[in-house]
Amino acid sequence: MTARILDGKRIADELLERIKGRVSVRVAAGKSQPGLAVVLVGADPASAVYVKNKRKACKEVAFRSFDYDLPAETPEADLYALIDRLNSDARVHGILVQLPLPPHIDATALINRIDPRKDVDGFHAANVGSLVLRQRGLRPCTPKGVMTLLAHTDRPVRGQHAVIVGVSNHVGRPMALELLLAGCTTTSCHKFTRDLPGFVAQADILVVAVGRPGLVKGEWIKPGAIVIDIGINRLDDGSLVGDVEFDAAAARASWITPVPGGVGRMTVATLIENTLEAAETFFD
Ligand SMILES: Nc1nc(=O)c2c([nH]1)NC[C@@H]1CN(c3ccc(C(=O)N[C@@H](CCC(=O)O)C(=O)O)cc3)C=[N+]21
Repeated sequence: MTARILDGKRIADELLERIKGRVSVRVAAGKSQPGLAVVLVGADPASAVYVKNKRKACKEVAFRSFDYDLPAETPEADLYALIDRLNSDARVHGILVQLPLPPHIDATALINRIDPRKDVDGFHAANVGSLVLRQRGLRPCTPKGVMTLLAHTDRPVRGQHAVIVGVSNHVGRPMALELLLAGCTTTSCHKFTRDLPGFVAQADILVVAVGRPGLVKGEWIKPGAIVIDIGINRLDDGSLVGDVEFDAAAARASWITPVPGGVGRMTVATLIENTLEAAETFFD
C-alpha cells in the first residue's frame, strides 16, 4: 500500500475560503467584523513564524487583527492589563497569547485571565473542562484541526483504535479526548510507556505529537493505518520534519499528513474558525 496524502494545506485553504464567505455575509447583514488579537512576547524565531502565519490568515478572511509585539522583559502586570483591556474591547472576539512565554511570566495564570468566550486557543481551564464534559466551549485548535482532517479521509473514526503518542496539555491530552468523544478506543503513550512499537502497531489511527524526529519507525505502522504527524522539527540543514519516518510510514499507511503542509496549516485555519465561532456564539 502507498498512502494518500492528507493535504492540510488544501483542506485549510478550503476552510479559510468558507470562513471568508461567512464573514462577508455577516458583515453585509450589519454584524461585526470578527477581530483576533495576537500577543507575542519576546523574539522566539519559531513563534515569529507561527504568529506571522496567523496574522496572514486573518487578512485572508477579512478579519480585523490586533497585533501586539512586546519585548521579552514586559512586566507580568502589563500583560494582565493588556488582557483585561482586550477582554472588554467589543471589537475583539478572540485573544491568542503565543506560547512559550518568557520564564518570568506565569503562563497558566495569564491564559486563565482571558475571558473564556474569547479564548480561541481553547486553553482556559473552563474550556478544557467544557471539552471533557462535552459542554459548549472553544476547543483546542490542533486537536480540533486533526478531527477536521480525519473527516476528509474515506474512513470512519468511530470504533477505531486510536493511539496517541504524547500527552501535552495543549495537543496530546486534548487529542486523546477528541478521539474518545468521537467514538474511538484510545490509548495514550508517553515517556513511561513500555513497548511503544507494540502500541503503535495496534493503531488504526496514529497521532504523534512529541517533537522528536524519527521517533516512530515506518515498520511499526499497521498496514492501512491513518498517520497524523503533529511534530515539527527543524533539522540542522534547515529542513522541517515530523516525528514519523515519512517515507517508510507512507509505504504502509492508507493516509498520512506531510510536514510541513499538514497539521500546522490546519491549526492556523482552526484558530480562525474558532474566532468566527466565538463571535457568532457569544457576541452576536
Ligand atoms: N497560544 C498558542 N497557540 C498555538 O496554537 C500555538 C502556540 N501558542 N505556540 C506554538 C504552537 C505551534 N503552532 C503552529 C502554528 C502554525 C504552524 C504552521 O503554520 N506550520 C506550517 C509551516 C511551518 C514553518 O514553516 O515553520 C506547516 O506545518 O506547514 C505550525 C505550528 C501553534 N502553536
